[in-house]
Amino acid sequence: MASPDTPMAEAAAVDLGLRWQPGLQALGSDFYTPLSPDPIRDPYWIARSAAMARELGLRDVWWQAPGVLEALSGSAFIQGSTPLATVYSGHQFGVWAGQLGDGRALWLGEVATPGGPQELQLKGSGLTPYSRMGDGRAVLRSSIREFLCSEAMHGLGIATTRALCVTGSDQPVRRETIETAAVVTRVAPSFIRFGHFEHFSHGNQPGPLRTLADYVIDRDYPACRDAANPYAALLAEVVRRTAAMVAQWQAVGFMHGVMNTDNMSILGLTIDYGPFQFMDAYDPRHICNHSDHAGRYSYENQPGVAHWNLFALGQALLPLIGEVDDAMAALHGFKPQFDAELARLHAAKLGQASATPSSRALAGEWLGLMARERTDFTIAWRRLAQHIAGAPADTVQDLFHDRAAIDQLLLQLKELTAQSGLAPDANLALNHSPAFVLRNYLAEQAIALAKQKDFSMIQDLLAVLERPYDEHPQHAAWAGFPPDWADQIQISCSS
Ligand SMILES: Nc1ncnc2c1ncn2[C@@H]1O[C@H](COP(=O)(O)OP(=O)(O)OP(=O)(O)O)[C@@H](O)[C@H]1O
Ligand SMILES: [Mg+2]
Repeated sequence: MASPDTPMAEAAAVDLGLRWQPGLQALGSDFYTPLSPDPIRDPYWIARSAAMARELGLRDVWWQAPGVLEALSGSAFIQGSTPLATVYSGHQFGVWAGQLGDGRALWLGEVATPGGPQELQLKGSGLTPYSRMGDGRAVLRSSIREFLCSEAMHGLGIATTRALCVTGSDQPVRRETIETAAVVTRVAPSFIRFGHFEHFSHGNQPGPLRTLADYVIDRDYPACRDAANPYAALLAEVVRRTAAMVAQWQAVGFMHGVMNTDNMSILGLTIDYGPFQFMDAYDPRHICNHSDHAGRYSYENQPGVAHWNLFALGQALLPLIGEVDDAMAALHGFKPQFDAELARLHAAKLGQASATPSSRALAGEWLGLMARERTDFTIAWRRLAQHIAGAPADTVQDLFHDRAAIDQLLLQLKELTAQSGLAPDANLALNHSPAFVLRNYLAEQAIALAKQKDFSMIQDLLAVLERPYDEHPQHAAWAGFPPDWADQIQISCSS
């Protein structure tokens, strides 16, 4: 482990051109351990997001500036950065796991950007006091998946941590086989997780628990300060954001795969891209994480698990909230908020500005038919949106064997429009059912090329996934059906 006093010459410090400002260091030493990254050897660029860089106020030439590659691979001291690893705990697969923490991530600091404060983190930058049995590293394949999916989710309009870049090295890393190391630079307004609160609550440390909650309220949820019970108001807001986030996941067929409480963001951001998957053939019981034998994190279980995780957060906040009834009132908001948000998204996919009993019924029957026939989730929704935009019905009908059922559904769609008295909003439909998602097989192809040092497909995929609701004719194949081998891909927790 690199120690706090690792000799990284200040003289060699790289100025990244970012405006660093005080951040969570203010929480004090109960919350983190300052330390320097342990660099990966002879780093090279794997992937870069120009869009993310621009949001940080960095110009396109920035990537070529001296020291940027080294700084983001952990080998150069960054002027203004105060690297540290935070401590958290959590429930993993429903069981209390005790102390965890940033075992391979390092918080670099907080920067001021035109859009507000953003924190930067390296993932895969070496051992920390919280590494337990791990090696502090991340491998190339999982880092590429995290990079692409972070930006893909952002392109879909789903709240997420972002990724600025991935750097790599030929340095070997042992997993099931020998792989190579990579570092992802992540960006988010905050990396605080439910597990940070659980850590101090389960550890019976009411002082730090309150310090943390006050920090989050004042920084990220200032309106809660005015509530009669600010801590209950915080819980209610996190419930609302989490419900909205998971509704968006369901609406595009995204499965997170490892929804442990340490992988739940206090800002309702999608965080920790491990064994995630976008649904290919629709099966509500689909399990994307090969290590999840009981299917705890299957597609259909995601809303229930999010609610369960919010209960864990509520329990952690209880010493501050005081009354169990106040916590329960906040938690009871989850189901109606999730249902309303998912109904709104389904209605939008049907070209309707708001949900009605008819749009709910139609979405339910459509999903039921897709589940019976294992229809491709993304393609079916996209073709339906294109039909709403005027494409002939046969592109939708051709997806189904049960012709009577699909004809009946298309008739209901017409009736829905007639009832609302308004023409369906084709753009609304097309902007809620993406043409492109990061299917597992696409990530696998990009990874296979990257292993041969060809990183071009990563950048090409990035360009498409940043605008997933547009047609990209030159990459039309990526919007097509996955190849037969796609359902043999096994993604586990190993990363
Ligand atoms: N290779 C590793 N070395 C050290 N610690 C690890 C390693 N892999 C995972 N961990 C730690 O194990 C715990 C659970 O890991 P999990 O897979 O949820 O997170 P992660 O993918 O490492 O990171 P994050 O949640 O920050 O995206 C975390 O405390 C994490 O830091
Ligand atoms: Mg994690």
